[in-house]
Amino acid sequence: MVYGGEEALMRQYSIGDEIGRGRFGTVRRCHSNATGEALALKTTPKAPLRDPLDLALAEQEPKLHLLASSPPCSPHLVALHAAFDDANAVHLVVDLCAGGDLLSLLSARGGRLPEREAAGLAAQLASALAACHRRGVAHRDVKPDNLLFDAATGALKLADFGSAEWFGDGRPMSGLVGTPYYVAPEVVAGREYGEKVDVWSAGVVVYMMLSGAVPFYGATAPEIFEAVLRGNLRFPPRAFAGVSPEAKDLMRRMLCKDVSRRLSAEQVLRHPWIASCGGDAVAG
Ligand SMILES: Nc1ncnc2c1ncn2[C@@H]1O[C@H](COP(=O)(O)OP(=O)(O)OP(=O)(O)O)[C@@H](O)[C@H]1O
Repeated sequence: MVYGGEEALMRQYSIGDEIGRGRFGTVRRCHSNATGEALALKTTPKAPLRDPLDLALAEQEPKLHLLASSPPCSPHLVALHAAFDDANAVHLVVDLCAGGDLLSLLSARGGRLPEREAAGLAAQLASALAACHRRGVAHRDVKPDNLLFDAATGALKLADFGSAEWFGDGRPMSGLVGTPYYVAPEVVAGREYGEKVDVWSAGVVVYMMLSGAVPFYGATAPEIFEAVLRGNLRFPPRAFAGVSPEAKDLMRRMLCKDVSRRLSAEQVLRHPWIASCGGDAVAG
């Protein structure tokens, strides 16, 4: 799957316009010279990665992305088509998702979505996480900016395995990885943790889709971490007017500090709120 460096990339793909920019790299449109398929190319240059953890994560991204998305790939994961790695950069050729991301959708829709639509998106996210977790991959950076839409089908797809880790055979993970509003309390506490950190982050996404607010707020990263560690989950009546008891029950079970009582991604898929309002949104 890793096909050499930039020269091999240029032989196999034609590179087009920039679509987006992340913390370290750029995402551009590209086409396969062999099939003409329109794809996206994510390039992460290695020179700016001074922190050894950032470099290690960039170098292991292709392996973990491939493990999570190799055939049969869940329709709710951005598939990895090819990877090129040399001394200068890591290049990943992935599914093109030209339908924008969930963060932009939420801001275009005034911050929140109708319950049925939110349940459909939550079902697709849980399906993506269940697929990753079955293969021993924890994503560790689930957030609306990493949930992209396929322009043709409208399907939600989980992207960006740049923070992912392998936990197969129950291997515990560690390290403060993720994004403050979404990160699970056991990660903030500096303990070893498992793949249910992704379910916590998905619970934050569900809360945002239904209320337009984050569940654990702070003005600075340390204040957010304090709020996450307290884990005091509330549903302010003004923001949650009209939200069903079933939706609140699911959020309580996803945003549960006790990891042993927190649902797994598979259990989220079977929760009545997902099964009754969102289950038919899952493709394949
Ligand atoms: N497969 C894709 N198809 C279309 N656009 C994409 C794709 N992947 C990423 N993008 C766009 O490119 C931008 C950069 O994505 P990238 O995954 O590199 O970084 P990020 O998630 O924004 O930030 P970071 O990984 O640095 O935290 C995103 O905002 C997204 O809109």
